[in-house]
Amino acid sequence: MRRAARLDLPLLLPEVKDLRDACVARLMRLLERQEGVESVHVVEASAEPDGEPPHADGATRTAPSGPQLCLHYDPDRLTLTQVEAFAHAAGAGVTDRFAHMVIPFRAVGAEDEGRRIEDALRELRGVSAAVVNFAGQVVRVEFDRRRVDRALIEARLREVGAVPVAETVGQEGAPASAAAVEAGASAGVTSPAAPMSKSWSARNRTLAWSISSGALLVVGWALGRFTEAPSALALASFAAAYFFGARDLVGHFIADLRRGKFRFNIDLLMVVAAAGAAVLDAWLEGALLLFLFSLGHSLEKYALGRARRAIAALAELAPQSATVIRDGKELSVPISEVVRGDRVVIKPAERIPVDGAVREGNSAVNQAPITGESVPVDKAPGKPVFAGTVNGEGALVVEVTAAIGDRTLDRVIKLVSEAQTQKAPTQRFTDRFARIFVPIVLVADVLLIAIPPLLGVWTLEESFYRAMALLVAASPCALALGTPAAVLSGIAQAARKGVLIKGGAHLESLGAITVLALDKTGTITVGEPSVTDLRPTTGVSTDALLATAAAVEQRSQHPLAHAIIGAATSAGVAVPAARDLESVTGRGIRSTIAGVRVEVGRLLMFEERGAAVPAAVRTEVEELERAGRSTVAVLRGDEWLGVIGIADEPRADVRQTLDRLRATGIRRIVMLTGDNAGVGNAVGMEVGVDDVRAGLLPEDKVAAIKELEREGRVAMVGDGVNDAPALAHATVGIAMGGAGTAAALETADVALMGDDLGRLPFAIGLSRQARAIIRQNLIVSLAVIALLIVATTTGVIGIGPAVVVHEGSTLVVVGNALRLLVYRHASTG
Ligand SMILES: Nc1ncnc2c1ncn2[C@@H]1O[C@H](COP(=O)(O)OP(=O)(O)OP(=O)(O)O)[C@@H](O)[C@H]1O
Ligand SMILES: [Zn+2]
Repeated sequence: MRRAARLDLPLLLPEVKDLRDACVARLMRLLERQEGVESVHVVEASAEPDGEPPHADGATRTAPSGPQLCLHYDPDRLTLTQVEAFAHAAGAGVTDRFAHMVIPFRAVGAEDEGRRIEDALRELRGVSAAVVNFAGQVVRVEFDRRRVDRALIEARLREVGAVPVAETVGQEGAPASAAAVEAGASAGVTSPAAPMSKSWSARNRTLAWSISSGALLVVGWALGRFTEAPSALALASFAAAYFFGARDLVGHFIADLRRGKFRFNIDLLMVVAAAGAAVLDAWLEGALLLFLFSLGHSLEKYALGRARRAIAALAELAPQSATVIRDGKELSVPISEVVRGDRVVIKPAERIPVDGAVREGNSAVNQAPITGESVPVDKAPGKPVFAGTVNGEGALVVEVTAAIGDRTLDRVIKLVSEAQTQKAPTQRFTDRFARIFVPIVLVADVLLIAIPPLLGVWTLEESFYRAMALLVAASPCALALGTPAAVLSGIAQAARKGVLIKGGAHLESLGAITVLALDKTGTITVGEPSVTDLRPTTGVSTDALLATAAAVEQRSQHPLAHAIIGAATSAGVAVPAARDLESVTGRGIRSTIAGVRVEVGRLLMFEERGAAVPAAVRTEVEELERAGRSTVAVLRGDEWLGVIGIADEPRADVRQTLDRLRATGIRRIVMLTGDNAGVGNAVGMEVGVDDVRAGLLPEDKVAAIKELEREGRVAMVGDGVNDAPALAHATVGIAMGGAGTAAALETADVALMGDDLGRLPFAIGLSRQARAIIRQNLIVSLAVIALLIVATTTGVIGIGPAVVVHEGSTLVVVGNALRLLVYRHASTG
C-alpha cells in the first residue's frame, strides 16, 4: 500500500484580515472536493509550539509565519501543480518552499522498473511525491526545498541506475529559482538530443541480451538435434541462453536485495519457473521462456517509447533559434538567449519559436500543433501567437511574452509528462490485484508440487513440471501493462490534437460522461459582447450613463466590462477616474467616483443590500431581457442613471458540435448561466441545448452540477477562470482556451487548448475508445490467465506453449493500446 503524501503549505494570502479566512475556507473546499485529496486542515501558526511540527512524523523546521494548510493527498492522482493552481484560483499563493519538477533520465538496465525508482526517491526525507512516467523516462518529484535539493535527488537516481539528463538550471533554494528549475526540467525534456545520445547497443542493451539468448537457444537445440556433439556442449549453450535471458531480471532483483527489498513480482515468477525447468532437465523450455519473456519486455518498451516520443516530438516543433531585432539589426540567436520583451521576426512559412504578441504584420497562422484547430487563424497586431505553430504567408514582428521554459508549449509538455504519471483507477485495481495474486500463485505452486505426489495422482516430476508451467500461466504481465499503455497513448494522442487530459483517471471518467453542462459566456458564445442599448433615465444623458459605467468597469475582467469600455471608447466620451473598486462575484461591481459611490450590476445586487429599484428601471431591464439582452443597471449615489443592454453572439458551429456530441453518446446538454433567462433561452434555442438554467450565482452552478450528477456523470465546460468551483465539482472539469490562459490550463481536469468547443467530440470519443480498450485489455488478460491456469495444471499444454501464449497476450494488449495513437474522430481532423 502506498502511503498518502503530506504537504504543509505555508500560504501567502491577501493582507486583509477578514478576507483571509474566506480564502482559506474557499481553498479548502476546492481542495477537498478534488479527487485524490484525503484530507485538508488548517494548522494555525499560533496553535503550534515554536519549531514543533504539527505532526509527529514531520521534521523540525522554523516556525511558519502565517496559517499553514496541511494537505494529505495521493501523489498518483494529484500534483503540486494542481494544488498551486487551486490556491491561485482561491486567491491565495503558495510559497516557493516546495519544488516540483520533471526530471528526464536515461535508465541503465532498469528501464521498466519505475516502481523501484519511485520507492528509492520517496525514501529520501523531504520528498513528498515521486512518480515515474510509465515509459520510464521521466520522473516527477515534489519536495521540500528545506530538506532536500535537486542534487540529492539526482544522486539518488544515479544510485538506482537512472542517469538524469537535464542540465540543472538555476540555484536550488534561492527564491527566484523555482521557475528556473522548472524551466530547466522542461528544457531537458525539450532537448531531444540528450536521451538519444547513447549508442544503439547501449540503448537496446536488453534487446541485445534477449537476442543473444535466443541465438544460444537455437544453437543448443540444433546441437542436440542434429549433431553427435557431447551433450555437455548443448548444455553449456542452454546455460548461456539462460544467462542472457535472465540477465535483466536478475539484475533488478539483486539491486533490490542490496537495498534490503525483496519483491514478489512477475520477474521472480519467471526466474523461478526457468530454474525449475532446468532442474527437470527441460533446458530448452526454460531457455525459451527466458528468451521470449525478455524479448517481450524489449518490444513493449519500444512500443511504449513510441507513445512517449509522441510528446517529445511536440518539443521538437519549436525552432532552436530565433531572429531577434537588437539595435535595429536582425540577429539570429539561440532560443535560450531570447528573453521577454525581445522583438522576434517571423518569416513566412516559418515555425514560431516563442509565445508573443504580434506588433507588426498580418498573417494566417496554422495553430494545429498547439490547439488542434485545422483552419489557420488570422493574426494582426495585438493578437497572441504560440511557439510551435506555423506562420502563413505574411511576415510578423512579435514581442516575446514567454521565452523558453515558460511557453505554452513547454507547459503542455510538462503537464503531459505529469499526466502520463497519473494512474487510472483501473490501474490501481490491477496493481492491487497483482500484489495479492502473485503471492497466492506462489503458494498454490508449492501445493501443486507437494500434494498430487502425496496423493499418488502424479509423479513428483510431473507435478513439478506443471507447477513451473503454472508460474508462467499465472503471471499477470498483460494485466499490468494493458491500462498504463492505453493511458500513455490516449494522453499522447489527445495532446497532439490540442486536448490536454490531466491523467489516467480523467481519461477514464471523460469516457464515461453522459451529461454535459456548458457555461454560456465565452463557451457557447464568442465571449466578446458589445453594447446594443443605452437607456438612461429621464434627465440623464447617454454619455453620462456610459462614461460612469465605463469608469467603474475599467478594472474589471468581466466580458461585460470589456463591452462597456469598448462602447465608451468608440463613443469618445471622457471617462472619469474611479477608486476603491469592489467586485461582487456574479452580481456586479462597486466603486467611488469623486467621493460618490457608484454601483453597476444586475438588479439582484441592489436588492440584496435592500436598495429599492424604481419601477422605470425595472421595466427597462425586463424589456431588454425579453429582447435577449444582458443588462446592467447603473446607480450613482442615490440617483439611478439607467440601464445598459449588451449582446454576445453564439459561436458559429456550436449547433453542429452539440450534434456530434450527442452522436458520441451524450444524453443531455444543459446550459448554465449567470445571465438572465431572456438571454439564456434565446441563446439556448439558437444552439439547441436540452435545458437552460439562468440567473445562477457561482454557488448555484455548483448546486446545478450536483443535481445533474444524479442523472449521470457530468462534464462541465467553462473558461476555467471564474468557473473554478463548478469545474472542480463536476466529474470532469473542462476548460477552454488553454493556450491563452495559464490558469485554465492548470486548474482543469481537461483543457481544450484552442478557444473552440469543436475539439470536445474528439476528446470524448478518444476517451470512450480508451475506456473500451482498457476494458478489452482487462478481459483479454484475465481470460488468458484463467485459460492458461487451467491448461497448464491439467497438463494440456507445457511450458513452451504457455510462454508463447502468455507473451503473445502481452503484446496483443500493448498493440491494442497503441491504436489510440492513431485515433481520429469521425468528421474532425
Ligand atoms: N463586472 C460586472 N459589471 C456589470 N455587471 C456584472 C459584472 N459582473 C456580473 N455582472 C452582472 O451579473 C450577471 C451575471 O454575471 P456572471 O458573471 O455570473 O455571468 P456571465 O459570466 O455573464 O454569464 P455565464 O455564467 O454564462 O458565463 C451579469 O449578467 C451582469 O448583469
Ligand atoms: Zn495533517
